[in-house]
Amino acid sequence: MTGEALLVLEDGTIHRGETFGAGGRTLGEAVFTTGMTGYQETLTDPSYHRQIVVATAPHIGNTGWNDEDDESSRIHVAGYVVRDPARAPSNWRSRRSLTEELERQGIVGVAGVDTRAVTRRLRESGAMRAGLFSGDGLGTEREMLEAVRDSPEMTGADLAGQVSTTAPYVVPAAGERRFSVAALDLGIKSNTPRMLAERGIETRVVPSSASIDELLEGDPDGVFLSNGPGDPATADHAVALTSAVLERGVPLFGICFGNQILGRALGLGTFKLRYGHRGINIPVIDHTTGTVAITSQNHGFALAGTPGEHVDSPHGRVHLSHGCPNDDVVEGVTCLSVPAFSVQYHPEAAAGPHDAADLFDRFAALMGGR
Ligand SMILES: NC(=O)CC[C@H](N)C(=O)O
Repeated sequence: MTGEALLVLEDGTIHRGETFGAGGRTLGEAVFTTGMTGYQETLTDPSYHRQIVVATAPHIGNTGWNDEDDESSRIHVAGYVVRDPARAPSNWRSRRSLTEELERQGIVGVAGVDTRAVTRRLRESGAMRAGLFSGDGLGTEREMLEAVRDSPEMTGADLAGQVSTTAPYVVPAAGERRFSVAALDLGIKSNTPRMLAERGIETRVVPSSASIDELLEGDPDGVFLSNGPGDPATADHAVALTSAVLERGVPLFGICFGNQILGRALGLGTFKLRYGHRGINIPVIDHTTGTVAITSQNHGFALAGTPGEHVDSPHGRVHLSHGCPNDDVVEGVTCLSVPAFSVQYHPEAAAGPHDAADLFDRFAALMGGR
């Protein structure tokens, strides 16, 4: 579809561009990501549910859309804002253009917007509610702004249940099976069970609503808490499951939303960052080893605390083991009395660097009793 399209921010800022992908209307939280590559993985990451993603990279769509890189069964972003879409995508794996795929899946986008100006606004004023509008009969600008201001905030949003699987499924280990893991699906990305499988780990992915008995059915060697959308302060059920797993001493590993859930089970608070961390080159210091990894990230909330510190929890001493040197946000926790750890970033990458892939080996070592 072609024609004029508007990006309307909650603070009243309006940017005019052209329709990109499907036309129509969509509402969500406007956030920016600085990843120069990996838009297919970003758009299909369930953690972006109800978010309108603004790409800071000015030229998007160069490698088209392929049949291999989806991180879930569909595009999850509420909308997509880009500066300059590729006119001639080119890649040996490409099956169609990004524009065609957005249209096929009914995802509303806007192109031709000064995404640097939008990013500066979001960086200064914080992530905010927004709407994309195109086509006929969408009303006046005042009505559009009202629709944006009437839409729900991300703070207080309980969204994991909306993207979780409804029935359990198993992703087998590649080669010989060394361990079995129950993964609580809060919005899991496909590359996580794949990374586990490569290490001889079979993953049973279970719905976010599972009871503790359903989660631990078959007596898994470990439990995994996935990434996912929404405000971690609402995830009470997942926090209760995590506490029960820690009490039983089953090895546990969490990523992103999973880090926030483990943190909450350890008594830590969560808070909303002004504009979040979204990109594929974000540094993280591991305070146990002193090493720095360049990581893939996508989070708008974080655990309260100071990286490097130790705190007491209902499950023993906890090391706030990882932090982001850009702003001193906690990026991981390590339990010292129970076999559990988690990180706020994405060792499964997709998109992003592979610096942190060894965390899956650390999980395997934990299950092996080392
Ligand atoms: N990728 C994720 O798991 C995001 C976690 C959470 N929804 C946040 O924005 O902080």
